[in-house]
Amino acid sequence: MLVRAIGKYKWLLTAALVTMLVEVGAALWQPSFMKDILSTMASLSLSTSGKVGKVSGYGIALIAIAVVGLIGSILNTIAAAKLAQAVSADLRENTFRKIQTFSYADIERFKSENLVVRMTNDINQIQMLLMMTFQILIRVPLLFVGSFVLSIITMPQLWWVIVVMVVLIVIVTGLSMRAMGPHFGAFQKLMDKINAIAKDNLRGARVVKSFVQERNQEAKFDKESDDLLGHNLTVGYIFAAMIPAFTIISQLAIFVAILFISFGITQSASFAQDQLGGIMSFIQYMMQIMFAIIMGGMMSMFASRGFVSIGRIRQVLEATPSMSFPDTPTETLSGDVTFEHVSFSYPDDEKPTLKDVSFELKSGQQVGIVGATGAGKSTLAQLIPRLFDPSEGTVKVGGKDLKTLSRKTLNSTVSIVLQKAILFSGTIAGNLKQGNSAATKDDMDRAAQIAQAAEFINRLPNRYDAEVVERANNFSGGQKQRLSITRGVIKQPKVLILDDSTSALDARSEKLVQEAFDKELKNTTTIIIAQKISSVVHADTILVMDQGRLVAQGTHNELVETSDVYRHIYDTQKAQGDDADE
Ligand SMILES: Nc1ncnc2c1ncn2[C@@H]1O[C@H](COP(=O)(O)OP(=O)(O)OP(=O)(O)O)[C@@H](O)[C@H]1O
Repeated sequence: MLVRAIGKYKWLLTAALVTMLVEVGAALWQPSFMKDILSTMASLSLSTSGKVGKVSGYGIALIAIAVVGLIGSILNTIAAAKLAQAVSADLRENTFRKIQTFSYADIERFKSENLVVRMTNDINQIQMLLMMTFQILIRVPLLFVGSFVLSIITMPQLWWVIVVMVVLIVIVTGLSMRAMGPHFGAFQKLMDKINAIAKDNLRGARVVKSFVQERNQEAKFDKESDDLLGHNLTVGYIFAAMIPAFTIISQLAIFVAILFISFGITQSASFAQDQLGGIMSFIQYMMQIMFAIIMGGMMSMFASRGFVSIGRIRQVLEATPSMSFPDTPTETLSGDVTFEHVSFSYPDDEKPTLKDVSFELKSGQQVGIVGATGAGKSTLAQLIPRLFDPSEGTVKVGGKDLKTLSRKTLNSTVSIVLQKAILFSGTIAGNLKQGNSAATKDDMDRAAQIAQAAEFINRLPNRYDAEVVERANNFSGGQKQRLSITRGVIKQPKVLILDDSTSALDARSEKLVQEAFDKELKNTTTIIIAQKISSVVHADTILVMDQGRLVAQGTHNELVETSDVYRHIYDTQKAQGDDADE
């Protein structure tokens, strides 16, 4: 996945690698000039003016290499950042495009919040990993091997000092990483929790304020925040011990090297001239080796989080959508709806939510669905626009199995207005056009009239161009419901499902909506899921659901006579003073 994504940006990749080589080359070359400078200074055969000339030459070369290294480093940072941003933008778009192919069931399986985290946080982690890879991770082994080889070439007799230092640094780095590892893992989890609390608290601000929950929310937040602080402090303590440990190891290595060379110097003057410069570059190489090991250890720790994110994005990109629509020509269907022995279980739910449900609805009928909370009414309704496929049995619209219909045919035939009115930020017109992209002003007027939304839309200064803010917070619950009913009827579907979507409307508006349906949607099969019997009392037929089963079907009068479940609901609502008979 990543290799293919990076391969698309060959030029940036080449630029990042070449600039990194320049940077590493400069870092490895610099110490040898230091050696030449010091050797020249210690030279017994050169005059003072000769020494000054030579040392200046080496000095200029040293600065030139440092500048080349610096330019390499700047260009490498730019190339690595551009490459990481371009690749992560592609991944984000591909993930989003893939999610668009998911069925509602697939989104339920992944959980929508989880998909949002994958598209934001995980893609950011991958972007950071790519940055680190092209800036540091590839550089580390090159720098390590280069410095190791050059240090041994510079001072072959001190090879063992390097080996002992490497072993000690690897041990200290390994132990520190082991101690820090679980804390890094805990960081991520706590950050997720803190984000969730902050999000819940802000999203549910009205609940928090009205139930005076600020103290509880603060206590929850403080607890997680204190835990995070604890982990932060522990990592800080480990760092605090690690840095002096590295300093001690490096100082010891330098001390041993200098001690060894000092013995040589006392024995011969020519040895001193040879080795004085060497010891300087040797020490520089040692420092680079130490830097490479520490960076390698630290980066691999951060990189592990990036690898987890790659796995999570791959899961999405490689998921096979559980539902596909055949590419059949668009058909015009009637509004007949048939369920044949339909059973349905939600993913990960062992118990079926719908059990062997069969019924037949004729085009143009007004249908009510009633039943206790959790009886399976919404689930049944969601099978008609194929938000889910049944586990067993067949659902038909216009006499055709839904699985044989193209997405376009199904979309133009069936429309569902969900229990929760969900509107998107933008304008009213933008939201209505989701129901029918070709809708004209007249279509909007007609639909708004049916849904009893015209009255408040006409009062808005910009009418259909009025702004809808995030989560449509600038509209009341009833207005949101009317707008989503408008969106549902605008395409004049053959089957219209209203899932408890008039619950926030006052009794008069609800009645007006129903009268408009009777008049304007004569050929549309209207399926109304209702908590109140009064909402469906005039329906041509009413389906009574109980614990996932269809236990009765008939008109209100028939059901009052024949169905215990229906009569029970009716009597309860009558006792509560509901106007079911009106
Ligand atoms: N997305 C889901 N994942 C898992 N289980 C679900 C899901 N949606 C609903 N259920 C379960 O299926 C059962 C039926 O729910 P459904 O929403 O269809 O009932 P309902 O009759 O419409 O209830 P209500 O009148 O309260 O809206 C419930 O037990 C519910 O917990």
